Amino acid sequence: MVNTMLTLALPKGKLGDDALQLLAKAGFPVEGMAAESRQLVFSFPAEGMRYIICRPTDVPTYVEHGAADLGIVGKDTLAEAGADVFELVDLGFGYCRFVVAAPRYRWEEAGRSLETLLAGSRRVATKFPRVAAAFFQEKGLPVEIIKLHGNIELAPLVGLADLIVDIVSTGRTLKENDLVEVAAIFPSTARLIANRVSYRINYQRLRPVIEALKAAAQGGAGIAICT
Ligand SMILES: Nc1ncnc2c1ncn2[C@@H]1O[C@H](COP(=O)(O)OP(=O)(O)OP(=O)(O)O)[C@@H](O)[C@H]1O
Ligand SMILES: O=P(O)(O)OC[C@H]1O[C@H](OP(=O)(O)OP(=O)(O)O)[C@H](O)[C@@H]1O
Repeated sequence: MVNTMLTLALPKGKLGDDALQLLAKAGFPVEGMAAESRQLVFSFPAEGMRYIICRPTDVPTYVEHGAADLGIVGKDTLAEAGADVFELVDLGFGYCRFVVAAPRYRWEEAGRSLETLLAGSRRVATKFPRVAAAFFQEKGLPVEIIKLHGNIELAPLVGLADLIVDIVSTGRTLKENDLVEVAAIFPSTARLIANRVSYRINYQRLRPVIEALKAAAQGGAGIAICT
């Protein structure tokens, strides 16, 4: 029995199942943590582990402020949050990628040139304004960013925006809405992150947890945790 528990912030939603599978594979307790559970805190005192279930976009906040020592979050969300945390391990699952997309006919009309497309239309709808702004700034292309919270593909279909910046996985949502990718930004997978202060102060406690998750993510057998 350990006195202090390490707190790991877990995302509910699309990354939730893979995160739980990774924990189990790494030898950490996951009993009773069914995806449909409404319980938000799971404590396993014997193993010195506590999990908190967060909205994915809130994981960096819990970790940055020290309410969690560690967290699992998509690189997309992490990049957008700009949180002051350590990014420790690429966990490999949750692959998707950021793209710029436009209605197919607009893209064809613009001769498949982003510069031409943006010459007459500059409104970009996205759930990721920081990532979108950085991309267009780096290209030297001025745009007006419109922040949305979901179903981003709808915006250019009804005249709210000309382009979107969003994540794509299978490409099905773009296809079914007659949108096409016009530029790639960067890929995303789930990451293990740590609170900066906790990482330094609790390093001896965190290290085996980090190593076990890293080994499990890489397909290894994992390292037994000492409790
Ligand atoms: N279509 C997808 N395919 C694969 N991975 C995805 C897909 N969409 C999102 N992801 C990954 O899963 C993470 C969580 O997505 P999810 O849809 O569960 O939550 P969210 O709605 O983005 O978060 P929040 O509820 O906090 O706004 C994303 O940050 C991304 O890393
Ligand atoms: O390429 P695909 O496999 O079709 O996946 C891409 C879709 O997945 C995400 O949306 P999500 O389902 O999270 O809903 P949201 O747009 O409401 O956030 C993303 O925003 C795209 O809409």
